[in-house]
Amino acid sequence: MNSNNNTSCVNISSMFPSNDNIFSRRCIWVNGPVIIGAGPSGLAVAASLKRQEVPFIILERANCIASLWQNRTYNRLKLHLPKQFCQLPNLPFPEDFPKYPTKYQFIEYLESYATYFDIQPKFNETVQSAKFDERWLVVATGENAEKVVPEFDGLEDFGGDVVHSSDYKSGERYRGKRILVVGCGNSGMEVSLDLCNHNASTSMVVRSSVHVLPREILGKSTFEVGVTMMKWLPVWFVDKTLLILTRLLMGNTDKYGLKRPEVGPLELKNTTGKTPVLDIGAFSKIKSGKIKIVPGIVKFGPGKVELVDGRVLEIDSVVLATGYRSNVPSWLQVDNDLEEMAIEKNPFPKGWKGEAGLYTVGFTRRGLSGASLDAMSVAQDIASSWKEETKQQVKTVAVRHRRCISHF
Ligand SMILES: Cc1cc2nc3c(=O)[nH]c(=O)nc-3n(C[C@H](O)[C@H](O)[C@H](O)COP(=O)(O)OP(=O)(O)OC[C@H]3O[C@@H](n4cnc5c(N)ncnc54)[C@H](O)[C@@H]3O)c2cc1C
Ligand SMILES: NC(=O)C1=CN([C@@H]2O[C@H](COP(=O)(O)OP(=O)(O)OC[C@H]3O[C@@H](n4cnc5c(N)ncnc54)[C@H](OP(=O)(O)O)[C@@H]3O)[C@@H](O)[C@H]2O)C=CC1
Ligand SMILES: O=C(O)C(=O)Cc1c[nH]c2ccccc12
Repeated sequence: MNSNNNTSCVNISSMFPSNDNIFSRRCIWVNGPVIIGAGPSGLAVAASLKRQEVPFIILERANCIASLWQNRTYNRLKLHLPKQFCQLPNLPFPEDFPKYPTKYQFIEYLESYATYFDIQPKFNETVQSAKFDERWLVVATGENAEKVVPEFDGLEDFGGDVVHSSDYKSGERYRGKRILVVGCGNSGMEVSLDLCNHNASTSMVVRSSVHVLPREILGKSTFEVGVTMMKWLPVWFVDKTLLILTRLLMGNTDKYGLKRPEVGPLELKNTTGKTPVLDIGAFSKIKSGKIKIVPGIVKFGPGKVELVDGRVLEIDSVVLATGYRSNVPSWLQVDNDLEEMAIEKNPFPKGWKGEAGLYTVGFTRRGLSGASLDAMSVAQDIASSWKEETKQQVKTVAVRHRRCISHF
């Protein structure tokens, strides 16, 4: 970014379908902060800025808000955490929504959020590079901006269908087929469950370890139990308690090939960002053998996969539930020392503020509730410096005006 009083400049590429060359680069001047990304994080910070009467612009690469939720999730997806932990600032979910809203209800909520706060992002604008100085750049492009697609030996000879979980919609087209799901995070577990419900023969790769917890403990969400305990107790103690309760409810999950990490579930989430699996039914399918757990992959061959235990499985299709990554390093031009700052490195709760007007929302590994907290802090911080600058400018104009008058 470049600057001039309260304006900022970003280089963006836009899609103009009528142009010969559909991609064009241009520099736009913006009055006030630039927000990049119109997912929940971008919308939350925009709404909070609106309430403080700070003008802004949102640039979004897709043609709609919340594109992760609208375009890159499977049909059966529901929020994992109760709705009060997933709402954005200043507009609660409708009362008649269930405790765990469906993705369609979540999208409906986000659409009404944007309408209510009159947020109008500029769509089809992909930020390709951004430099910044003393102005405000709010990075809200998400921890899940790009799919992670690992390289596997022989995959080019496999011959069957290979999709990432972000392109998986439903198990309907896999009925009666043999599917390998690679990865056992929340996506791998839920895709496996969905495949199983569509009578596909499903094997799921667990190459290392995973924490599987019940979604609820005695009618209370496990997440809520965890965060409530964390207010008073150290994380190791909370983790121990959750694991004891999990053991009582689920038994020994190791027995079924789901080895637990050494570090407890919340500590692991805090330190590495790895989210524990909140089970919504996959575990009982694993217990009954309907979802088969298999170890890491050595290589693929035509219609088959070889595993590290020497087994070879014949399979028709592969779903890569291998996770996501941020795309910030590819477009944000920062000096080396700035790289050490906000983005993904600063610990909670300070992670949202960098140097020189750079802010991040939704990178503190705390899901939607963390993004909402970031958004409120960022908007507050920007609003106070915006008001300060606006006051300065009014003063400057007044002084110039007086000089003019004294000239006569
Ligand atoms: C399947 C799935 C389910 C989840 N469920 C939950 C849940 O139940 N509860 C919870 O708390 N969290 C959940 N999460 C975590 C998730 O990260 C948040 O729900 C939420 O979507 C994060 O919002 P965000 O705005 O930070 O990122 P995103 O929703 O990813 O939005 C970022 C936006 O930025 C845009 N963008 C990216 N790069 C650029 C660029 N260079 N230029 C312009 N625009 C760009 C993207 O198109 C996107 O619209 C889930 C994640 C996944 C993948
Ligand atoms: N209903 C909900 O709310 C849902 C929420 N989510 C959220 O979305 C985010 C992303 O989840 P998800 O998509 O599951 O991604 P994750 O990053 O959580 O999981 C990726 C999985 O892929 C495995 N993996 C990666 N590379 C390989 C490889 N080469 N060979 C074998 N396995 C591999 C990982 O194993 P390893 O651990 O060994 O690296 C891990 O099990 C999370 O925050 C999750 O909670 C997702 C789905 C549903
Ligand atoms: O589902 C997700 O991706 C989330 O990030 C939600 C979430 C944030 N912190 C957690 C701790 C335990 C389980 C889920 C989450």
